[in-house]
Amino acid sequence: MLLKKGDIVEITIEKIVYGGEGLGYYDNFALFVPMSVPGDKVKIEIISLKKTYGRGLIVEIVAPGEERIKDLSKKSFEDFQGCDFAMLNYTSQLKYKRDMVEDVIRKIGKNNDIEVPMTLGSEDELHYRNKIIEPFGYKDGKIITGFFNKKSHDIFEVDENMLNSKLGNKVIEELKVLLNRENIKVYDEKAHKGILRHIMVRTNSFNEAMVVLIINSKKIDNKLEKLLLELKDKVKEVVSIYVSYNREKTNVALGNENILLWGKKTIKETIGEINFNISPKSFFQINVKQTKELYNLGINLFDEIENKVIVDAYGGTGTIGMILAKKAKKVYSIEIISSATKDGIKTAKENKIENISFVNGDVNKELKALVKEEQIDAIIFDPPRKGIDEESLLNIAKTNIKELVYISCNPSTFARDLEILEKNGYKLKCVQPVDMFPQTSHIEVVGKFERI
Ligand SMILES: C[S@@+](CC[C@H](N)C(=O)[O-])C[C@H]1O[C@@H](n2cnc3c(N)ncnc32)[C@H](O)[C@@H]1O
Repeated sequence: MLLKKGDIVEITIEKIVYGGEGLGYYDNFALFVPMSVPGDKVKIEIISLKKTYGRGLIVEIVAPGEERIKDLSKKSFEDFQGCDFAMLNYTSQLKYKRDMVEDVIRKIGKNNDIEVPMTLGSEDELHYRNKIIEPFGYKDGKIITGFFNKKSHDIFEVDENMLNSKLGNKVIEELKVLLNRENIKVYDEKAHKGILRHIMVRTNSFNEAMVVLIINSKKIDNKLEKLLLELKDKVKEVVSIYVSYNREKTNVALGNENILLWGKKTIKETIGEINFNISPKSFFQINVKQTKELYNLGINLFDEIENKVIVDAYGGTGTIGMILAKKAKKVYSIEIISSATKDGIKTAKENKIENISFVNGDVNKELKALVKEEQIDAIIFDPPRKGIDEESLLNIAKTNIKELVYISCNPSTFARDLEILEKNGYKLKCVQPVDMFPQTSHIEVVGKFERI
């Protein structure tokens, strides 16, 4: 058997592997197939080949696996609007997410005993995103926004994005009408010319929207500014309008300079009776209803909170820290992005929370200093995808801190850090996968470590 790129072969999918792709074999040769589910009999087109495995895209579903959703007309990543788990029914999404967490805990974390319970499902399976960033492009001469097509890097548009909040979708629709009317030029990556780069919309539970137009310029001209102001008259829910200047050759969407053109500087969100301020650059969890569940889970893992001094490491706008501060003796929230720290300080003041201190800086440096200076009882970590620096973990291991709660959006770095902690005096006591991102293969996991 010698497969070539472009060949079409029929295989049966055996399982879903970490990362969310299906795996099947053709003459004992492993083939990974995005958007496939176990039991699927599919015809696939080979798109890449390595020595020991290849990858193929579905061209025909010959017979669907039991866990596939009913609509068989959808086959590709693009058909599913870039949602790489949307071909699975929701119960099965939760099951495979649990299995993936267990897999990395065993293989990377080298922990064979901890029981991994079923993933905690999200109340909203669709339209849960409160933040949207979409690139601009052209289709048939018309300005569109959407996603990058996996194969061509062209942008494709969807009618109603299934993950975005309904208000977010509405704002983008209206904005496109205005931009097309004025015929504003879309940014061309290759030539580094044109104006419109990305649109970002943040929405909240009060049905308000913050609009951030990201442009390839150092200045906004009158025509574009007037157009953005017209948007707020068209969509009454818009309460804040920013322009973000990004002249860099980069795929980071937001620029460094974010200028408020109209309305409120921040939009608010309420969690645990605390009103949080969110500005364009601040990290804020995107599925708010499920965030409340996630935070409750994490916070309830502490033996007790009263009288404890707790560090909220990778604190963002201080969400977890402030909820903890309602009960704890004292909380320190460490965060690297200064606007997020500023949002946190503002929120604490407005909510009259006085027993929280914000530290703007790198966890790797600030945590080391803090544990030397203060008697810290417990830490809650919520790092970005790359996890926690090994040096930080080793520094913690030198202290007598008894409890660590670790919230992670990347189970494989969680598992890597788990091994380091377990080799250095901590034991994983429990773990819970949480679905923050239905229809995608992303998984959040919360674990509690205790010193042994
Ligand atoms: C997953 S978010 C969690 C934020 C917050 N706990 C929440 O739930 O909203 C990770 C945060 O860590 C921050 N961050 C990333 N690297 C950091 C570092 N080395 N030191 C401090 N903060 C960092 C990011 O800016 C981001 O706000």
